[in-house]
Amino acid sequence: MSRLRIAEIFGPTIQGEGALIGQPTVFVRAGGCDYRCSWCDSMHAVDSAFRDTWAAMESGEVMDRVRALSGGRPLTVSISGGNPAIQDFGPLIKAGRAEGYAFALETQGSIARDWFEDLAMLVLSPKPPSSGEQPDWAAFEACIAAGAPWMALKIVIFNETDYAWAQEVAGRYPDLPLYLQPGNPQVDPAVPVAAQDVADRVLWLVEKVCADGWFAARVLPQLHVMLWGNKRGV
Ligand SMILES: C[S@@+](CC[C@H](N)C(=O)[O-])C[C@H]1O[C@@H](n2cnc3c(N)ncnc32)[C@H](O)[C@@H]1O
Ligand SMILES: Nc1nc2[nH]cc(C(=O)O)c2c(=O)[nH]1
Ligand code: SF4
Ligand SMILES: [Mg+2]
Repeated sequence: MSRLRIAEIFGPTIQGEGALIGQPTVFVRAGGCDYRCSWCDSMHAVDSAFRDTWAAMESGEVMDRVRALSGGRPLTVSISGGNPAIQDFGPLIKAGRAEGYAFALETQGSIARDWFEDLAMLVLSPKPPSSGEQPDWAAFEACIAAGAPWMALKIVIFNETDYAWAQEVAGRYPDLPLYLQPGNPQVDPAVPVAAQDVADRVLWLVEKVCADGWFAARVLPQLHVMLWGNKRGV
């Protein structure tokens, strides 16, 4: 069986973003991404310069680690990256589910996988103009069509252009629950983050959404950034 490139496995911590915010979870962060977002907060799982820090693991070894971290108590495992959809997480999800674990997965929606239907939640985070990337909408819609039982849109917003883009994109997918999070411009783990700066960015977004009567939107901070800044492994 082919092995998975894993950048890190950590937890339990809380899911800091989106629909599952606050929920205890173990993270499995895949190594490798087909995008290079200018502001990516997880470049250690994207840039091949970090490749020698990634581990090649069988699904069973990943589950061993998840089980150890969770004390054998089933919880929701969050698969992120990088883009986990460039690899085959189907066997891991199947094995974990057989033990009572559930899986949520974060992806930009550039690659659809049939095993998305085995997830508890698929988080689709299409990339706004400030990222420097351009979504492939046919691929994005194939991700939606893959049949995950629960999906949400999570859009990162850095500026007015991203905001207008998010309104347009969200309007195309009215059936998907919509989460907006302000972009974090300072992602260096060595530089402390002021919680007030995070709050100011959320407030900017809250005021815009309310002023515009954009009532489908749910605005959230990155709770883990408020609590721990850009520290890794939380
Ligand atoms: C690191 S990505 C990994 C998963 C997948 N590649 C993706 O982008 O959805 C996880 C989440 O973090 C968000 N993110 C990345 N960098 C960010 C930043 N600087 N500020 C706010 N959110 C960020 C992404 O948009 C995505 O929703
Ligand atoms: N606590 C916590 N919540 C998160 N939500 C999405 C994350 C990610 O990097 O994908 C993340 C993360 O790295 N930590
Ligand atoms: S798609 Fe996700 S992991 Fe890849 S570069 Fe963009 S934010 Fe980072
Ligand atoms: Mg993150």
